[in-house]
Amino acid sequence: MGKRIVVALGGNALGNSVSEQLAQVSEAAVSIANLVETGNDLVITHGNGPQVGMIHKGLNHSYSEGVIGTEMPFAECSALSGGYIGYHIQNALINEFKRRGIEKQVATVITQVVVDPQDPAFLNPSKPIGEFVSLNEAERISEAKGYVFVEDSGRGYRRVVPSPLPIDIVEIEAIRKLSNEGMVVIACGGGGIPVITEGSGYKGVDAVIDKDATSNLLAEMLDANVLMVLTAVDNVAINFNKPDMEKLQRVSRTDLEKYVNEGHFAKGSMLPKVLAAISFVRNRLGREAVITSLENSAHAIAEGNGTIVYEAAV
Ligand SMILES: Nc1ncnc2c1ncn2[C@@H]1O[C@H](COP(=O)(O)OP(=O)(O)O)[C@@H](O)[C@H]1O
Ligand SMILES: NC(=O)OP(=O)(O)O
Repeated sequence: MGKRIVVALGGNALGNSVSEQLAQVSEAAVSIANLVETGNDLVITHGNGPQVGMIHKGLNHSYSEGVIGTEMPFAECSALSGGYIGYHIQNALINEFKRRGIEKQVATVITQVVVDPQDPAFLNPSKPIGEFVSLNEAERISEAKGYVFVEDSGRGYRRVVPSPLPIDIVEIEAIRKLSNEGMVVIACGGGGIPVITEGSGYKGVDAVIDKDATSNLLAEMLDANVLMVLTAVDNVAINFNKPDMEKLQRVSRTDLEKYVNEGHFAKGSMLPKVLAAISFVRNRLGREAVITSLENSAHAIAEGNGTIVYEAAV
């Protein structure tokens, strides 16, 4: 029987330019179509780290050059990235479905996600966005603009911005209805547009939500069977990038928690995925969280390859 699967596509795994992203999403479309063809209901989320950084940098360059009259806040940049990436995924999926004769509709829901204005994350930027730069370049930009940079998993330095926890998904009923109608839904792009409650409504705030945390919330609110986090690696590893590195296959939630406490997962990259997986399966026998690459996604469901996190019976 088919499962409801929330699939989270990594922003870094989508590449750094329009052409790279088009190539990556058409590859993603093949993997996603395989999952749809075997009878699963899919709700797709995606990251926007590289893209939201690119949009923010480009628009604020235009602002500083006097081309546009207003500085572009991160909420608006997140909304733009959700439309840009949603369009590419939607286009690639519809093309792949047509090629295979699959009669499925695809819809992107631009999604607002509620955060707490008192979240300590607003005072402690931690979410890497944009391009990777050298230490010299990071120091130069930091001095000129006051941005904060951190080293990101051995790949270079990246700007970090506040990343509050997602609390609620404003458009959850729209997402649920479209999915229940049999559509493939793309939602909560870039972790969703961060909003805070104001009176009886919502207002955008300057932050970028972690899409792994929002994907967990979405999977929880939809009562999905599987949370599948797709990134650039086939497996989560312990002793990552060290001579004694070991790739994790099927791993219990409690063992994974032990590895978290031992510090095996990098903050801002693998740690949020692992924490999302742990939270999704905790105390829920039968649920699974999968962390693997795009290319391996269909094998993960069919043959159990990749890192699969489960709750062990006591
Ligand atoms: N323990 C680990 N096991 C596997 N990958 C890790 C680990 N720690 C850090 N990483 C790095 O994290 C990356 C995934 O995080 P990131 O690129 O931020 O994700 P996303 O695909 O969501 O943009 C991997 O490609 C790898 O380089
Ligand atoms: N918003 C977000 O988490 O993006 P990445 O997956 O690209 O880091």
